[in-house]
Amino acid sequence: MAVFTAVTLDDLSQWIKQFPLGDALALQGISSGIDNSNFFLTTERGEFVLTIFENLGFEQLPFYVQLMRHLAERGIPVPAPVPNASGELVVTLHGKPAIIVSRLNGASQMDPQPVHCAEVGTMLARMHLAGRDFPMTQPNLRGLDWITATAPQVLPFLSEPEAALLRNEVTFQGDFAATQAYGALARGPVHADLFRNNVMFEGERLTGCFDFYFAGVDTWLFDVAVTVNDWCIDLATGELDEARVQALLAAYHAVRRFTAEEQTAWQAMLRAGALRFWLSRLYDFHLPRAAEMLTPHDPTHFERILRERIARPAHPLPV
Ligand SMILES: Nc1ncnc2c1ncn2[C@@H]1O[C@H](COP(=O)(O)OP(=O)(O)OP(=O)(O)O)[C@@H](O)[C@H]1O
Ligand SMILES: N[C@@H](CCO)C(=O)O
Repeated sequence: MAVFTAVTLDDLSQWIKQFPLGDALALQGISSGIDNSNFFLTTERGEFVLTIFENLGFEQLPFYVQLMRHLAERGIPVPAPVPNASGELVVTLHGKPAIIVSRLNGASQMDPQPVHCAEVGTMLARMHLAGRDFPMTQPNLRGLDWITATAPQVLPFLSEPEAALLRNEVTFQGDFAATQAYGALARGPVHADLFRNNVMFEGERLTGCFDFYFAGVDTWLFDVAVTVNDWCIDLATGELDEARVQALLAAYHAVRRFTAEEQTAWQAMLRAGALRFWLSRLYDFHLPRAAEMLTPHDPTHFERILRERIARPAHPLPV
């Protein structure tokens, strides 16, 4: 159960008046999700999602929430935050920051086929292009600085082969980030966590994506790598499925062409994407936060993916 802050319809009867949504008619806690309390909210104006932030403070939210608004305004299918009468998107509920966003139709596709991966590739490229004129900046808070600072904290918990892999990969990524090819990569706001459980489908049609709370400014190619490392793999082995990889990359390329620098950086970036999630999962596993209530994700999944990407270079990007 992932509703950490209890809310009733009664609690909302006055609170909802600040929004142009009419009365709240129904409220239902959403059980998935490990970071925030989420509710499906029905009002006189339609279906929405109410999120209460359990770990992020008011000062950390504008980047994410304004980015969602920016993308929604440009036709990218992401939840649109609803402003209150004063134009505020983030408001207080039970002493915590809260937002109301539009509800996306559909359900997650946890067994994606090439046709779904193509939809994801198209949407990701459109999202990157739509983010070009987003005026706010915030670095990817799970980028190389975080990786370099966090790796030493988990090293004491690791076996020697794991520790060697982590040390070598952090060094490899540090060297790669210093190259000219890396410096020349196109950058902008990226989702940075576009996993299967953060995208909705109705049949073969993508209806939207959500969970922007790891978004930040980073290379577009990093976002592509993170997405491919989840959507286009055999979950048991971490191996890339060629048909799904090709479908996702070709669809992306049809909207925004990959550059020569991106061709050069592709293999290293797939490793960077795997390292980022291996490390965050190791951290959550070995150093859980006091407030953490749910089982952490399995770190060995991304260790396998990282070893696999090192051992077997992926098919090159489309030209
Ligand atoms: N705008 C939306 N429209 C429809 N469903 C949504 C929307 N936002 C969230 N959900 C539903 O709520 C669930 C939890 O949302 P989300 O993954 O953002 O929570 P979280 O606690 O931030 O998650 P995470 O485990 O990824 O950290 C999703 O799996 C999805 O089913
Ligand atoms: N997608 C992340 C969880 C945070 O959203 C993971 O699988 O480790």
